[in-house]
Amino acid sequence: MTKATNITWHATTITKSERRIQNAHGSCVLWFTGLSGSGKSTIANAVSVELYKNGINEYVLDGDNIRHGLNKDLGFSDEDRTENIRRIGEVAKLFVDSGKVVTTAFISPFQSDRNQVRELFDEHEFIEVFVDCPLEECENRDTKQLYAKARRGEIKGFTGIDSPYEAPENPEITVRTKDISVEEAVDQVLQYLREKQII
Ligand SMILES: Nc1ncnc2c1ncn2[C@@H]1O[C@H](COP(=O)(O)OS(=O)(=O)O)[C@@H](OP(=O)(O)O)[C@H]1O
Ligand SMILES: Nc1ncnc2c1ncn2[C@@H]1O[C@H](COP(=O)(O)OP(=O)(O)O)[C@@H](O)[C@H]1O
Repeated sequence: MTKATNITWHATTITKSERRIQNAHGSCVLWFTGLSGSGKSTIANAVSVELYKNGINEYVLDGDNIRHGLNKDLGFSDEDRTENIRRIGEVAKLFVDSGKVVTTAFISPFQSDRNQVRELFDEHEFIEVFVDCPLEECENRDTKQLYAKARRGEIKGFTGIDSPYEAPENPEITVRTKDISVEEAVDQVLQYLREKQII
């Protein structure tokens, strides 16, 4: 729903295609989704480092960071998570328009929200990366001690405990972080980008 009236879309003079030609590579969003502790941030950042080292224009949008600024008015109710993902999707679209390969690291637990984001993009621009890791393993890692808090009832509505996570139905990439190393996961993602001739 657009609240404002009397607004007109202005196409920019320099286009996305021109930015891609100048960069000599494509632009897309690698949308990492998975449970807390599955490895989204670790892999998204490691992918970005490799891209950066290879002269690719990249940027990381990370859940915790965005919630400190742009989305600090949002909590973890289903509605707030949906709005969180909607806004990030719009931000990611701007980055893709600017010619970058953007990695995002949000739990994004609902398939319908991820589908809505996909709809914002042209074909092949939205790459859903399922960071697949069993809850038990995420809970063992518990890097931020949030699962322990959730189990003690100190956090309500924690994803995987008392709030749902809907695994992607048809992701472009699945990385199984219980079985492979960070380096192997990064290689898997970069291989996909090369195959699709984005980089
Ligand atoms: N209730 C609840 N459920 C899940 N996660 C919680 C919660 N409260 C705080 N956190 C911390 O917030 C991070 C998830 O934020 P996201 O913006 O990625 O979540 S969502 O996509 O809107 O569901 C998540 O970060 P990651 O561990 O990096 O996934 C947690 O550190
Ligand atoms: N194969 C792997 N891929 C990614 N992270 C892994 C892997 N094996 C172990 N880990 C560890 O799991 C934790 C994942 O944390 P993080 O990347 O913050 O997850 P998320 O962003 O999904 O919450 C890190 O401490 C990381 O070192």
